[in-house]
Amino acid sequence: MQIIDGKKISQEIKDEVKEEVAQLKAEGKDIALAVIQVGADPASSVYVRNKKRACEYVGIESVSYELPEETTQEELMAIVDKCNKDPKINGILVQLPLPKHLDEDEVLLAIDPKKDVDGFHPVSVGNMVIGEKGFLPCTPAGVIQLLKRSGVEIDGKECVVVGRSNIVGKPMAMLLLRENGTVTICHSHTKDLKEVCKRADILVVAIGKPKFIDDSYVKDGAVVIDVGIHRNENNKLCGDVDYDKVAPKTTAITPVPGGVGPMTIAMLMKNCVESKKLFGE
Ligand SMILES: Nc1nc2c(c(=O)[nH]1)N[C@@H](CN(C=O)c1ccc(C(=O)N[C@@H](CCC(=O)O)C(=O)O)cc1)CN2
Ligand SMILES: [Mg+2]
Repeated sequence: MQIIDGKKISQEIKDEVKEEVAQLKAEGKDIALAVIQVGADPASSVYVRNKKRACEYVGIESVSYELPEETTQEELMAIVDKCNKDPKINGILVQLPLPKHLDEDEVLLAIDPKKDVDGFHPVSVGNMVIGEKGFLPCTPAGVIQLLKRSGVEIDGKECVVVGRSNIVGKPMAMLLLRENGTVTICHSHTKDLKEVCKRADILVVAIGKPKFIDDSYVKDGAVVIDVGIHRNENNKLCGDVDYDKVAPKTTAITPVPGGVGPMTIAMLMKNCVESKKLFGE
């Protein structure tokens, strides 16, 4: 059984990005990412801090907007608009989730697709679906990198994605399809979830329920990717997969922490370079 090391692989990617950034810099091309956080959700603050640290590591400038919880829709839209118009800013990141009073969809739609380094804008989603160049959403793109760099073949494999969110489940399915996987998406209305999961050569779980998937959902020899992240009352992290029960049945599995999570930030860095290469002047 192989433990897929997301920390190590994300470090490799950040080092590759760092080299590319240095090359672009040598050509006089600097990259800047606007990082926008509204409110002070503790988990979001950790992710935002780690994103800024990653920027610093690879040589990308981060321009930080830390806005109070009471920020209005109009104020947030004005900042997005300002970043859209600023030629110095190459990428715009609005940390999710936003406070409940804000309209997330309206904000994401307002980001210039040329600066959409999270890959959440409908234009980016459309480009991903038709296989055009554009920004891929960081978490699912990170999963593909984890699989490829761990030597897991996707072509022709039975891939089951559990979860259908716009930021993970749906794009995950599409990216596995692009790699010629045979893809099934499961969700809360799926009948016989266990039986469908047991068909999977590659099982990707993103349902947001701690330790929901145990060994009874997993075929012998499957590869299991856990996108979930939960913190228990003792501040210990776990995923959507019951790792101790599932790991012995797999040929490869991602841990939580240290699996998919760190890849999200590495792929964001990669998208920032992409934004400069595709659209920067
Ligand atoms: N605008 C965005 N918002 C959110 C995204 C996103 O991609 N763009 N994804 C998630 C949160 N997220 C990044 O923002 C994220 C989640 C987890 C990790 C990570 O490195 N996890 C570590 C554990 C870190 C810890 O100690 O808490 C791991 O799994 O090893 C990075 C980024 C929702 N919002
Ligand atoms: Mg809302």
